[in-house]
Amino acid sequence: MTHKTVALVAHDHKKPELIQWSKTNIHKLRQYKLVATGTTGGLLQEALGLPITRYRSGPLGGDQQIGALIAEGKLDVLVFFWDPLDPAPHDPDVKALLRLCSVWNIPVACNKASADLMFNVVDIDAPDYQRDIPDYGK
Ligand SMILES: O=C(CO)COP(=O)(O)O
Repeated sequence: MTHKTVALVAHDHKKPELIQWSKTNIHKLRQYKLVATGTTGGLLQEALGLPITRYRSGPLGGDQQIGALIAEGKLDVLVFFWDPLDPAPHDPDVKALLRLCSVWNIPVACNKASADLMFNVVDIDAPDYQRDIPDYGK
């Protein structure tokens, strides 16, 4: 177990894909502290049997809570299978979360191919892996 924290989030139609991907990558995921939005986290806990810190459901503020982790420097990776075909009532929160990933240079995977690359090509625990943390001077 490292000190690195990975957030896992999926919209409803994408949850089966995230669960399948997480099962396939459980040997990697078990190395990290895992956090998730409410419903995603519950399903993943059941599917993986790993401890997961669960925040509120997305529409009730879960995306914002994960965004707060980013702003506090407490998140290293976001895997967020958002649904491009189904409008969400909390779309502004989704956009805000993705925006903070760009603000703070957080690796974010929005689909399986990106998640595969992120977890199978780069080892975020390797000594030579370094994520630049932007210095905004405040
Ligand atoms: O809506 C979400 C992300 O925007 C995810 O929330 P749930 O995991 O509670 O479904």
